[in-house]
Amino acid sequence: MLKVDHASVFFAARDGRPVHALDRVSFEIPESGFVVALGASGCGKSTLLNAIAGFLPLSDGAIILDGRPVRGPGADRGVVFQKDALLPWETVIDNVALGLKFAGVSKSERRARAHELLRLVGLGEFAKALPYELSGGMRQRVGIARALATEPDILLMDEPFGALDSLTREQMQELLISIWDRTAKRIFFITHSIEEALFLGTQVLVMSPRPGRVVARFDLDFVRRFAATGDARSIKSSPEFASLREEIRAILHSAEDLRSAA
Ligand SMILES: Nc1ncnc2c1ncn2[C@@H]1O[C@H](COP(=O)(O)OP(=O)(O)OP(=O)(O)O)[C@@H](O)[C@H]1O
Repeated sequence: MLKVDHASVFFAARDGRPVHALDRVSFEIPESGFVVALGASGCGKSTLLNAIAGFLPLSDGAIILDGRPVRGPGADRGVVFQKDALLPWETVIDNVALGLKFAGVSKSERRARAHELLRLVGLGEFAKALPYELSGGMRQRVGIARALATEPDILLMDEPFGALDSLTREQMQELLISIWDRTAKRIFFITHSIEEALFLGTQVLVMSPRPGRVVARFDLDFVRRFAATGDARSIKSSPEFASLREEIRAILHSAEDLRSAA
């Protein structure tokens, strides 16, 4: 279980005034939970992810992963960013195996595990390619394989599909669901897209900015339905999906209206 308990973060802006980036955010990610944080720019999503990753400390509250407080980065959390962070001079397989090298895993085992992960993300044929030879979607798949290589308990994904065209984005969402379904990993995923949040999350946290807060949460089962049926079209065109989309859109708009009136 990952437990985020009244997490707050203040930054000092350059003019010295405090920025309240996160305000008492609480939620849990149970075994094989897929939690999506959805919200407009500046509502604290990346701050939240970076705190869970251990890249920045909380000003108040706690983050507990499987009974232990998070105090810094660790191999139990794998991170995927919007912009792939692949080493351009290393082959795809060596990029995937990078974390294993640091963990002291032998070369033959590194290669075997990286090959298996490349097959999992559908890139079995591209082990020897260099990153520049791949499309944006393929590079993100390498990033996912790399994040999975050290066998983390949880995947943290900061708008991983935000820069992709809509068709590739849908394919990546479906691939991610199949990986989630097969590996039963917990996932924390950030997005601006209401549709993406609804399709992927077992729970969606709707956030609003200044201060960054969770203003609504929804427990959903579209992702389990997709894992069972593989039929994205009937899920996304269902009246239930459409009405939740409108409900969330209204929540996000009213958060914006409140902010501009303040
Ligand atoms: N290092 C920092 N120093 C000062 N302020 C910061 C820092 N990092 C973030 N902030 C501020 O904290 C707030 C939340 O930022 P954050 O990047 O978490 O939002 P976000 O929801 O991830 O936005 P986006 O979707 O644009 O990435 C913003 O007002 C931002 O300007």
